[in-house]
Amino acid sequence: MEVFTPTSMASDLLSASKSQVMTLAALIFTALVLFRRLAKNPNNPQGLPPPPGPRGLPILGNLLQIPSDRYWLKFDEWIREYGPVVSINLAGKRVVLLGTPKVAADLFDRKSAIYSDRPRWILANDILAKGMHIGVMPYGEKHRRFRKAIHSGLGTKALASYHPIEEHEARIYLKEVSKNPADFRNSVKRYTGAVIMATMYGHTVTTFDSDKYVKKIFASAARFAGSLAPGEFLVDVFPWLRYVPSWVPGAGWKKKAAEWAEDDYDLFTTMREAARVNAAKQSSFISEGLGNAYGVDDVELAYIGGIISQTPDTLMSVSSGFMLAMVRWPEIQKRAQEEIDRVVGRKRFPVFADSVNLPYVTAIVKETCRWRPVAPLSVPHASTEDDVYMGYFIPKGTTVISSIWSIHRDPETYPNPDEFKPERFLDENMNEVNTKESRSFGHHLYGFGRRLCPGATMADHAVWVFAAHILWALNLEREKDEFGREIIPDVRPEMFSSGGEASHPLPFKCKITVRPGVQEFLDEIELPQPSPEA
Ligand code: HEM
Repeated sequence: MEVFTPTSMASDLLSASKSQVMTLAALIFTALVLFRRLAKNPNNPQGLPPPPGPRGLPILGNLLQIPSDRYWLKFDEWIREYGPVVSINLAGKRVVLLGTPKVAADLFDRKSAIYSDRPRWILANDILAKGMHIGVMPYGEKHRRFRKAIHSGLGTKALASYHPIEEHEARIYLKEVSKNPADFRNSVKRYTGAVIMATMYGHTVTTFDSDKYVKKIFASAARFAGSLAPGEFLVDVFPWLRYVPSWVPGAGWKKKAAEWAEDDYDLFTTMREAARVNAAKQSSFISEGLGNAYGVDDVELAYIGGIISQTPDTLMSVSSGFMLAMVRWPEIQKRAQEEIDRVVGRKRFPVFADSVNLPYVTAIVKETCRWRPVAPLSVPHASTEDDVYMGYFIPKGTTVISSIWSIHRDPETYPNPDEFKPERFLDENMNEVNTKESRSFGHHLYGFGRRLCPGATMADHAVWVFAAHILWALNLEREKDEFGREIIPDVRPEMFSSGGEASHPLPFKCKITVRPGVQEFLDEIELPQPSPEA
């Protein structure tokens, strides 16, 4: 028998209201689901689905399934499982991944009018770069103007004038490394930094450690890369935070960001002024663009230069990837040395003009870029209009990522993709063979469409010159362990760095020796001395 008490009455009341609330909630939920099904987006009248993808949690979506390191490997798993166009949900933000050369070219090249925007990076573009970072600024008039400026400065004539600089710096690399082989990684950094500083600003780098700009540039690049990391700064998740005054507890990041922005402004304008002074002796990309010559004012030019000056990190990553591959596959190194010895001979250094006669060396450079792409997820694009692709609906404002890691492993385009095989870029007559979607490089390391890297050709030449000099002058051999056995370098994807910077090999062992007859050439080379130039 039920005993009526005030407490049981209260509990009856409570359970009655609980069940009513539950019923009401169930009704609202069903109504919402029905509403979502019935309410038709006028741009998606057939109610087309988004691209397939992994199931996620409510609210967080797939966020917790993504590892913090080398997340391109997880994206690759999903692409293999769901197909070349995958959609994932990052805490409510829809992101589409593209996993083959064809689908990336379909959207970024063939539909470039609507897939050339960038996701909004408030900290990186609006605050740190004062709205002047060409790589992350929204697509529009300013972006087109900045790109045009870079294309005007990096024309065929300018690129050809950079070859002697690249060749000179590569020889300094050889000299440095022959004196101090253990420090070969820092010397690679010096090479890439020196090429960029000489071509962009007419500035000579003496050593990596003593140079007044290069270290600051690497630091600024690392800071910038960190500012792009998803969720690193809440202002990119909650844009209104930028209007919160910096004295409010928790808003200390604003002060830090303002300091970084000022440091970058000072660095970029100081380097621009250095280029003005250096022009008396050596003209450069920046000195040629002063006074609105490229259609951008001097402050804009300083930012364009500053952003380009941050690219040595990518060049360094490709160059050290090449060295690792040569240590791992000595037979490929040997074949390339035979080609170079036959074409260039042993009486002079190689020059860029030899590249047309050195198809195997060129194929090695391409394969290095394909095999371990230093930008495994490139830079995300964003769409500016609703679109339908392969029967899927992709709404305006979607972040679209070309997963270069997966694109470079598409077995139809690159059979046996895990093998390091330069021959894939050559036919039986040693003629260059590129791919259907990448007719100039054969790979997609430099991106796609209207956001394709405008420095791609210059970067490609700088890496080629580096590779040809190493093959001509040095033997990159495996170190031996205490039992005299060769140490075969571990080249699994886990042995490459992750994080904001370009992905490069983690420290590896390599025995560097000078090939016969080369030392006398190295003896002739004078290392640069500190000079009073700006
Ligand atoms: C090996 C070296 C390099 C690699 C791997 C690389 C790669 C890339 C990639 C993947 C993008 C984004 C493409 C996209 O969104 O689809 C990019 C953009 C860019 N790169 Fe490079 N790059 C390198 C060197 C350079 C050099 C030497 C310069 C300048 C001389 C340069 C200037 C730029 C600029 C200005 C952008 C932004 C383009 C835009 O958003 O419109 N890069 N690069």
